[in-house]
Amino acid sequence: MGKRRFVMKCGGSTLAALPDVFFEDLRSLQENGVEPVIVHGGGPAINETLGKLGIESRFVNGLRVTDEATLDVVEMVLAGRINKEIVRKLQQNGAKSLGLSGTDGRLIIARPVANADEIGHVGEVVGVNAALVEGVIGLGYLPVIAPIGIDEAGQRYNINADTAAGAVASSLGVETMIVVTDVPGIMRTVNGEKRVLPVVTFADIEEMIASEEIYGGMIPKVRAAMSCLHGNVKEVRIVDGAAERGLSRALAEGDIGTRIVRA
Ligand SMILES: Nc1ncnc2c1ncn2[C@@H]1O[C@H](COP(=O)(O)OP(=O)(O)O)[C@@H](O)[C@H]1O
Ligand SMILES: CC(=O)N[C@@H](CCC(=O)OP(=O)(O)O)C(=O)O
Repeated sequence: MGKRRFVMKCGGSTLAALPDVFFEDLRSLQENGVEPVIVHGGGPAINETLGKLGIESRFVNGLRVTDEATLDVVEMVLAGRINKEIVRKLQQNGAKSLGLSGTDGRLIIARPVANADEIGHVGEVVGVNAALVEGVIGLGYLPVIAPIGIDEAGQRYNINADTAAGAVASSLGVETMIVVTDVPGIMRTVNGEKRVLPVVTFADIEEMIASEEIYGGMIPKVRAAMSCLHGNVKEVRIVDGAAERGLSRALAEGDIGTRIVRA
């Protein structure tokens, strides 16, 4: 699939602050024949609801430790509140959109992560029902996908949203994935000054993870980026949700955010 279709991952870190102009930008792209697909997170909103219920949030290497009670909250917040909020905002700004959880129509097929003994019902993606996503696009709707996975036995899994977005991008065969978050890109301190790197290679990423210059929530993003760049995806770009017309500028290969390339 060419440049006209792209996958966008919207991080929970930035969702609440996304201005109307961000959704208008999506509307105008849709009107101009571009086909965005959104996969969203919602980590901070999950933490908030767990907190209200007196359940502590724990993470191992950026992944939430997910027992059955936590999984109920994750599904409720992601597939309920956050997914519907995004769909509403898109519709308010004139874009046609349809919300889906990864369990709907077996959209995201998952299996337990290797360290499931330690972190519980956390999944990795083994398959994506691309035909379902294409069908929704074909009806003229912008798909908005919550990162919950399901296996053959009907077990649900909590999936990191960056991981889910990378898998959706790979299986749709799009050229571009845009990761929208709360920082202007991958940053590095050079001579005591924090700078956004316009482009990083896989080697840069491994070096920055080893030196802990890339940490926390940035790790699943760069890992998902590298994994889908091994396939058909040609470009992954990390941009700030608050940047003026950030999406259009990223799609026009403008000078914004950080571009991740193989070498
Ligand atoms: N090198 C880096 N450059 C920029 N941000 C980084 C870097 N390393 C780690 N981070 C962290 O990653 C965060 C983004 O990830 P996360 O909080 O999980 O956001 P999201 O909800 O958008 O997925 C940034 O706010 C920042 O704290
Ligand atoms: C397994 C795992 O960690 N899942 C994430 C899913 C949401 C997410 O990834 O949200 P952000 O994109 O806002 O970080 C979680 O439970 O927080």
